[in-house]
Amino acid sequence: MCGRGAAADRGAPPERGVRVGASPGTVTGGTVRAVGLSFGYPGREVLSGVDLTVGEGELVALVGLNGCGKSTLLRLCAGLLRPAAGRVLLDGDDLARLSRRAAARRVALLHQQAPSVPGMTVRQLVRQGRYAARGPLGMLRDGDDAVCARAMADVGVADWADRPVEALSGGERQRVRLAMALAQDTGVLLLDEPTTYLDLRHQLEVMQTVVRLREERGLTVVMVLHDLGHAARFADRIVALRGGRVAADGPPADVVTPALLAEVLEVAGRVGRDPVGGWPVCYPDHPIGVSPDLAK
Ligand SMILES: Nc1ncnc2c1ncn2[C@@H]1O[C@H](COP(=O)(O)OP(=O)(O)OP(=O)(O)O)[C@@H](O)[C@H]1O
Repeated sequence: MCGRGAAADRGAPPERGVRVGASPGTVTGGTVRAVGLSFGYPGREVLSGVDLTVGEGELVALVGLNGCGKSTLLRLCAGLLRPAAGRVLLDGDDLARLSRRAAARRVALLHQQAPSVPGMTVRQLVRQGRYAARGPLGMLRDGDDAVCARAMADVGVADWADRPVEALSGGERQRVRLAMALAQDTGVLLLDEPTTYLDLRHQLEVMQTVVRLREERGLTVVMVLHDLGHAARFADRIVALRGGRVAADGPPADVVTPALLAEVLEVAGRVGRDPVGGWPVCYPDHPIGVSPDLAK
């Protein structure tokens, strides 16, 4: 099921997880391993001894209640936060030993919110994704424009290239931010709620794009999703966080159960199977602790 990438079929062997020295657009996925990861903000412990392994070309969905630490875990895996204990390994290399730029050549993070300067166009914002690949004087290199154009085309925003980002709707901006992350051209993509703000059509388009990129380029993807339906349908594995720890980790068919709904997501509900695709489908009934009558 894990795509190993058409890049491998196009001639030159792709450089795993890192683009340095490789032509833009030839990168393929890498592995991510969190070992005994703990982290807290001042006065608040968030993650405690989290172990997570994501194999090359795997698509993992991260689920859990608001505030359980999903974004924090992605930020740790991108090297934007330093763990209090434990390590993150990218293809076996300790992230703590990599510079921010070196890490950004291997891992791209789609933030829940990305900054945009007033007046900045879509093309200019997407080009920001190339910052880690720039030359010594901060100049874009040959091929960078092509990578940006491909990233915009991948998520269907190429027609907006000259529009100011601030003039876009929330959903349109979300897709532009995804293009910016793709423009980083890394083997590992960390996507924090990539379908937020999107209508159903565009949610499905983004999910299918991610699956396609995984299949075609062998990208490794970890995505935070609140929509358990998307997680169950599209992910190879679902990892559920609860109380700062991994509460469940496995294929959707094993993980998506009434017990997961109750114990991790605090919802009473039932789980069936999609009659066509066979993936698990949730039927949430009511929040745990709230009378079913009040929840109607
Ligand atoms: N910069 C910060 N300073 C202090 N506390 C923070 C900071 N960022 C996050 N937190 C707290 O850390 C906890 C975990 O936050 P995080 O954003 O990782 O949760 P999450 O699982 O991604 O939540 P959501 O589903 O709401 O996006 C929350 O309680 C949050 O309030």
